Amino acid sequence: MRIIVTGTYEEMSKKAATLVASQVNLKPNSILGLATGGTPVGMYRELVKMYQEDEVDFSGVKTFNLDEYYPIDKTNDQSYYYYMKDNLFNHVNIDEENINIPNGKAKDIETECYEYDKNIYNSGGIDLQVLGIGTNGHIGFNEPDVTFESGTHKVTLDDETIKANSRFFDSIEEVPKEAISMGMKTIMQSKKIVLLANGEAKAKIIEKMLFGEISPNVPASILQLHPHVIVILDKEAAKYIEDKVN
Ligand SMILES: N[C@@H]1[C@@H](O)[C@H](O)[C@@H](COP(=O)(O)O)O[C@@H]1O
Repeated sequence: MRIIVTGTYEEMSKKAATLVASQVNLKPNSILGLATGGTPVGMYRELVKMYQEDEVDFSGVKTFNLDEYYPIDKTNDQSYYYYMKDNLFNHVNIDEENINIPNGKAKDIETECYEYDKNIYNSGGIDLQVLGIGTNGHIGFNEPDVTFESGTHKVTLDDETIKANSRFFDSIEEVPKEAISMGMKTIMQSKKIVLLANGEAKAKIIEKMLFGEISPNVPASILQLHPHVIVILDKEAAKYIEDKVN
């Protein structure tokens, strides 16, 4: 695992964007796994800038997002579909047909999840998966007490997650209680993973994830076993580990 500690959120975002752009430049038909949340907003901003400056071309890229609330309509401005359009897809030359996000309105969830994983597999697998991390150690929406063997599935959100994500909604009551998320198995099958975290609120969980026991209670800790993970942090998120990585 490579751990990169940067000085600021902007620096973290630039490093992450450069990594994604390099992946696409080296393999124009890359399969990217994408994340939402507050953390990667700066990375998407940088990628849009790079696209505008002709430094990266998304025309051959295929994307699979980690998760989507359930139930939610894609037109809802809190959906991850809306977020991705707003932060990245509306501003770069990605083909709409190559965008994949779990359907927050799927009637047959089991089929939706099965087809999602099958689609990833049939595309050749995810070349580079971008991840954020919840303060409870979740990745995607795989909450603590996770089953490491799971593929894409419906999850019930933890109270902590609902509370954390309520900052994006008008009230906590509006936060959906469920979601469709890539499973831990789906994520671990990605060829490369880049995990981003910034801010002091993530410092404790970053220490646990990197140096704690590998446990279903800290879903992200399984990444210690993945052969190709890059963790990019800002100074605050690296607060408890700086002496261990320098
Ligand atoms: N499902 C998402 C995750 O993919 C994200 O990484 C995490 C952290 O969010 P943030 O970056 O806003 O702290 O929580 C969300 O609920």
